[in-house]
Amino acid sequence: MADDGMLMNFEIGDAPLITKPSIQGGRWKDRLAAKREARQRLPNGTNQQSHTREIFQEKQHETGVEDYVGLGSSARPAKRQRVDHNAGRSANTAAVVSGKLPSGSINIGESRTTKFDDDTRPAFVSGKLPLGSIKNGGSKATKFNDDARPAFVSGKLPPGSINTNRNKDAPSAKPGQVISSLFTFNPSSKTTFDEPLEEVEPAKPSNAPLTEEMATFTNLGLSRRLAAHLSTKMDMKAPTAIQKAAISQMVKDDSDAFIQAETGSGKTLAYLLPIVERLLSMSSKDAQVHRDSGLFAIVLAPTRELCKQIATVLEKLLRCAPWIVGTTVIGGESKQSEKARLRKGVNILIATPGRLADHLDNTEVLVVNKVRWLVLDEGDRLMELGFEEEIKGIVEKIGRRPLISHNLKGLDLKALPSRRVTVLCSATMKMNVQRLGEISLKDAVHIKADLTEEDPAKETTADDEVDDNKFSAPAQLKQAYAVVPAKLRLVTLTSILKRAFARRGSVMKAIVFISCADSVDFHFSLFSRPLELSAEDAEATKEGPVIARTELTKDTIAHGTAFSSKTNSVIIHKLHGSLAQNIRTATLKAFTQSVEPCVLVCTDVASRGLDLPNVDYVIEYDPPFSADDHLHRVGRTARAGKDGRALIFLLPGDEEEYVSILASGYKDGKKSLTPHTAEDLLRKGFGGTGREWEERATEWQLEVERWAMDSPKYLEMARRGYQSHIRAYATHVANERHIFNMQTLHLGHLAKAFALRDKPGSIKVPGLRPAKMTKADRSVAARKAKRGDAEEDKAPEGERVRKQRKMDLDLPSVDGNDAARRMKKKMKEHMSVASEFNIG
Ligand SMILES: Nc1ncnc2c1ncn2[C@@H]1O[C@H](COP(=O)(O)OP(=O)(O)OP(=O)(O)O)[C@@H](O)[C@H]1O
Repeated sequence: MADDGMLMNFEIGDAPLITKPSIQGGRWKDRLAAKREARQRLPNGTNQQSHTREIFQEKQHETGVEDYVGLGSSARPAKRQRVDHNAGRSANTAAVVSGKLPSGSINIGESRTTKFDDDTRPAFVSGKLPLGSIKNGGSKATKFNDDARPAFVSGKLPPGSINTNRNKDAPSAKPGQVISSLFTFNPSSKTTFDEPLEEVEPAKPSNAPLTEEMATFTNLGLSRRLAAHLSTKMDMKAPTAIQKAAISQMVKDDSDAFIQAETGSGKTLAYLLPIVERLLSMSSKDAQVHRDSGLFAIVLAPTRELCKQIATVLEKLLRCAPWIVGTTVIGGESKQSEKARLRKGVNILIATPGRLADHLDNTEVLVVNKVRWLVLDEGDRLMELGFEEEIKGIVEKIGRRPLISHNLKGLDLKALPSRRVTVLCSATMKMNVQRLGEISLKDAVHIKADLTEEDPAKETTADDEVDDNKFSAPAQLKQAYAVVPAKLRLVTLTSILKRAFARRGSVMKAIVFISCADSVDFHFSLFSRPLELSAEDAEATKEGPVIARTELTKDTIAHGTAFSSKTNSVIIHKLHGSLAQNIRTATLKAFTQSVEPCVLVCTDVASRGLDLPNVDYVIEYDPPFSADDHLHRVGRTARAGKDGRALIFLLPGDEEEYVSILASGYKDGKKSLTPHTAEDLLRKGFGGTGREWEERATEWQLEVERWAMDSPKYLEMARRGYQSHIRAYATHVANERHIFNMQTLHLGHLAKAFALRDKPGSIKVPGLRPAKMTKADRSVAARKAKRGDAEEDKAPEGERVRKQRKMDLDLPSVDGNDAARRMKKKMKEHMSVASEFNIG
């Protein structure tokens, strides 16, 4: 997997954050014998083996991280190792119930074993205790309230099964069942949720095309041919605000330009249209531009996917002027065939930086002395992916060649810029974009969308300049956050998707962002697992969705069984950097072209620049690694004036602070963020009357836990997903690590969100590199996490690790192996200093 073996190869079991379980039930032989005995005690007709395993694993999962019998408080459990009575009690109960301990002994804490006689033996063994009390070690009787009372005490469950659910209305479990404690011991939210705001009038879209009264393409200086083509063939009647600003500037002025506009505002056409217009206007009665006229424009974009997307837009545009030729050099095919295409002649070239640099060095037929435009699209991403050196080299090499005009006889050269023009495009203006500007731009004009013209009532305020650095998410995007405890994450995500796709038409396309490739693989398999349906349901759904699966997409597209309904079948797709390029391309194409409701689960590989039509809903299941990433992720919806919704998952506690960070970045602050609780989302998705949703969610969770446990393949997938998730979690930018804090991440609860019943320390996955964090590494890491900001300024290991992770995710898409090697080498050089995470 992309991020395997690259980052923080510590064994989770050794990390200090993990509470050591205290199951010490004697020798393993005794435990085995006791387990066998327990199995024999089970009633006939139950899956005895799996039952015993369920109980055993349930206890392993719970012990040490919480008091599973319901004796502890419901506040967030402590993260330090606990050698306390509760832990011991948990172990005891587990051990006794599963028959691990010799009768009459109970293990308290890590070391003490307390003998008890028949009178003091726990009620669930002897059946002697009065309802509502449990004896602990023979001396103290602990009271619990109704909610916390274990079912085996209240008499609801048969012997041999455990219900850790605090909900007293929960159904009694059938023999052999274990009901997971999904709803107990969840930390509560720090935030007091305000009453939902009254329905405010929806904001006017900020990235939509303007009305024809406000602007037309011809008014901006485009030819009738181009304007008519846009209107009739591309269904674009009027420009967007950024197009209006960029086109009027670039068709008549030869200055360098920095085009900054929010996601989905049409930046691609904002720079392509003036270029094509000026090439078109070179034509005269006697001659027109043709492929041999020379290369006039180069567009650089950071990934192959983006280059292909730009090439597709260009190709559509050039249908009105087929004598102008565009092509791509992006790797993924032999350099020879790229050379052959360049030799045939091209006027507009779209390239990834590494591949272009390579051709500039080695391909004679690539002549750049007529190049008038160099466009750097997705500037921040180009910098993030470490292309600074390549871009410097490209700018320098092109700049060195004097401009010539031979072989352009009969063409109107005045239509071309008199100098080389560099255009930089970005949705954000962060430091790295400014740096790219310094490298590439001279006296550039800053082109922004002028929204005051669009809305004359809106006046420019003195703060507008300051606001440049704030997020500009599309105004019409409805954003929400959900505070969801770790244990409830998986059921809540499922619930949201169930609800979103409950009726055909409410949501057609959704994207779920997940932090790493292994976790994407796990969730894809889980959400598409075959379900055991009743005969009636099987009959109702036997048609199934129409999935356009090919050899390439057979493992990346499936039926999203987990959130399909009888009336609405949903297709699920997965995408991450570890998939081969042709598989990614085919999967993206299928998602883009799907007319059926569909979900894409993906890493950040799909977060930048991709124009995936009609995405209504973006879910950030794992929070982004930086606030910029957030902006790009949510920007996959609410494009070109369309509506869109976005929701981000946060854990209760420290992560809730992220809301302020997000809000402070938005121009309109918290106004744009609607809070949700897990309960409210679960109720809507699982439905039912009263608290029936709790039972349904619990049933669902238990079912997926069994699904994972019953198959070595899926169990390993779950474990890999879990481990990689934790590694990825540690790569948040340093100044956000007090929010995404490894020290407070509850690994036991998190395991539940991966359908695991293992105790965290025991999760080992073959193939993950075993390098350990030493004690010294751990204390350095802990100190660094505490220092936060200062660390970022001084020695930004976090930033490097994060970049490494991102590159790791995205490497295959960039430029093929050469660039991958180059970038890895570069990262290694950067990281030659002792790393807190043993990256190597
Ligand atoms: N004038 C227009 N009228 C209608 N639709 C348009 C217009 N211009 C662009 N679009 C559509 O808007 C969508 C977004 O365009 P584009 O991908 O260029 O946005 P972007 O600003 O580059 O976004 P990002 O920052 O996310 O890369 C595309 O689907 C495009 O077809």
